[in-house]
Amino acid sequence: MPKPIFISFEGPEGAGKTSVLEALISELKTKLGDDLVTTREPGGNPISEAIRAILQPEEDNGMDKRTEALLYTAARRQHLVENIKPALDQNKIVISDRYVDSSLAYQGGGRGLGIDNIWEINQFAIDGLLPDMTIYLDVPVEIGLARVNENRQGKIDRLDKESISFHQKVRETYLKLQSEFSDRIKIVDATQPLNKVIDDTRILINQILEDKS
Ligand SMILES: Nc1ncnc2c1ncn2[C@@H]1O[C@H](COP(=O)(O)OP(=O)(O)OP(=O)(O)O)[C@@H](O)[C@H]1O
Ligand SMILES: Cc1cn([C@H]2C[C@H](O)[C@@H](COP(=O)(O)O)O2)c(=O)[nH]c1=O
Repeated sequence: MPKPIFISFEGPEGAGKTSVLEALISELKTKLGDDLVTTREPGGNPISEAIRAILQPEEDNGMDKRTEALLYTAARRQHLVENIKPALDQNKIVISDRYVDSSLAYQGGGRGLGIDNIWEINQFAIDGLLPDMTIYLDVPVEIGLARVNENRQGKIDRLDKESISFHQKVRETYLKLQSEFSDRIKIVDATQPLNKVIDDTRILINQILEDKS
């Protein structure tokens, strides 16, 4: 019987999370079958997906930044209760595209609400449940946004359109969190060619699967 393992993926816009996850999840499915559960934030269930639709319209909808922080946190609570916790209770391996560090970086850093304030509201939501490992794909803002603008063809949302300084604060906060919680948050250089980013990420996942087996 496998042990429960919770892995989250993080990164600023255009870091390559989607590309890396697509590549590795098909490999991991072959290896782990139904023991692997993949999910994303905001989302994963009807309530959290409905909150996602409010949070991520293509145009600015005038949302207050504290409202935004609370909605991401509410979506996370439902995600934890409905998706993450039940899967971990069944000893599954859960991989989530984004989790609490996104709120710390985007709302705490990017929006300037403060890491401590965002941590506090999230504690109420996550009740101490942190990932066993967080894989942070790091890319300078200019490179990430250029990738998004070049390649996304019309699928640019409200946060992609924020100022460079917003995205810089997001990245700086991720780097601060990574250095503070380096036991949990592992950094991958996402400026490398995609195959190399995938290889580095695969090594980290295999390592935790081995450590926990
Ligand atoms: N290492 C890489 N080198 C060059 N291009 C890359 C690399 N990784 C991803 N890309 C390209 O950058 C674009 C954005 O990648 P992707 O959608 O995987 O990023 P993301 O982190 O999921 O972005 P977001 O979180 O903003 O949705 C895609 O067109 C992808 O092909
Ligand atoms: C969970 C979470 C997400 N965000 C932002 C970050 C991204 O701009 C979008 C999610 O888009 P993705 O391409 O699907 O990764 O939402 C946030 O600001 N705060 C959060 O807690």
